[in-house]
Amino acid sequence: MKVTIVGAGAVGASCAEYVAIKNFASEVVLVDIKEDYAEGKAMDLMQTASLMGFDTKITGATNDYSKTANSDIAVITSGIPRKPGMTREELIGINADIVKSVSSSLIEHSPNVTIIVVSNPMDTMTYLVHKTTNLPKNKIIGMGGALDSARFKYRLSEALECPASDVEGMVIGGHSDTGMVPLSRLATRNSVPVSKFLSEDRINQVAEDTKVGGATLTKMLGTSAWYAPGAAVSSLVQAIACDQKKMFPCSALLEGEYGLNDLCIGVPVILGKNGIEKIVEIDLDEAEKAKMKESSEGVKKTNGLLDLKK
Ligand SMILES: NC(=O)C1=CN([C@@H]2O[C@H](COP(=O)(O)OP(=O)(O)OC[C@H]3O[C@@H](n4cnc5c(N)ncnc54)[C@H](O)[C@@H]3O)[C@@H](O)[C@H]2O)C=CC1
Ligand SMILES: O=C([O-])CC(=O)C(=O)O
Repeated sequence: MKVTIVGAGAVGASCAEYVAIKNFASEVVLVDIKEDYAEGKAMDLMQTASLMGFDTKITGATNDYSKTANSDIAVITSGIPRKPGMTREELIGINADIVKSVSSSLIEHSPNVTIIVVSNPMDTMTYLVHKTTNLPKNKIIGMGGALDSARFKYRLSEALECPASDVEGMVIGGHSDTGMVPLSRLATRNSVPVSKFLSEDRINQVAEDTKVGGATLTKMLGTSAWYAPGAAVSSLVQAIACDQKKMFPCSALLEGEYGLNDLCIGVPVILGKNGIEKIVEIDLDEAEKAKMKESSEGVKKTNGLLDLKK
């Protein structure tokens, strides 16, 4: 199993580290545009192999896609992150050109690759890859909801004063400060609805903290987060590489599901060796449907800024 990660910055390197530590891939190739940067990150990570006990071979390449040939899975993290006070949408001008050229180079050398898009604004970047490549729709996946759901579970565990492993919950919708739809109604502690333990106000506070999870960390760190993003991507890579058939909220191209069309937005999907093997349609209540509709309008507005010539 060969995994390429484009962008050896904070998220790309964190993802490479978690993929290696989980020890399911034979090979990880890191690619960056900065001379020797990916090679350096790869060497540093390889020097942890005997300490962490993994056998994955990690190599680096400076913009040389021949080294990525025949990758099974490729992760795109190349591009700029936001600074405090910015929205993810403001990154579109620079990141769209990068994502377009990177996806085309990847496919040139790995025509059967499955691509996971991370660069922001992620739903729009995922849509861009659908519109500008000929990959089948199941092989283009946007990562946002897996991270947002992990943050939701963290916030719920704080409120419930319990370990995050006791909590189940999911965030769908756009991966943006206003577009996320945390499904509080369906969140549980060991199958018991969280409303049994928390007031409506506290649950709403958890949802609001979740939505601005990325912005909160960007303010604290001066750039956006990388540990949880890297871990979230590694879980998607593992689900595909190991054909796990696990369910994650991912940004998927919708063609009528959830009453939405012609956009990529976070919905529950089953991930296995074929990438997105199924989009799962859950019954939303009227308030959730309205939030999903509003979120889709925000994503479509950002998509409208793209130049979609192939
Ligand atoms: N979807 C999500 O949930 C998340 C998305 N992100 C996004 O991921 C992206 C990366 O974030 P970080 O790793 O923190 O940024 P970073 O600045 O640490 O790393 C980005 C890397 O991309 C490289 N790069 C730029 N253009 C390139 C090209 N044409 N080819 C190859 N490499 C290129 C840069 O040299 C840099 O090393 C940002 O757009 C950020 O907003 C970050 C966290 C979560
Ligand atoms: O907040 C950002 O810009 C990066 C990101 O998408 C996240 O951490 O959720």
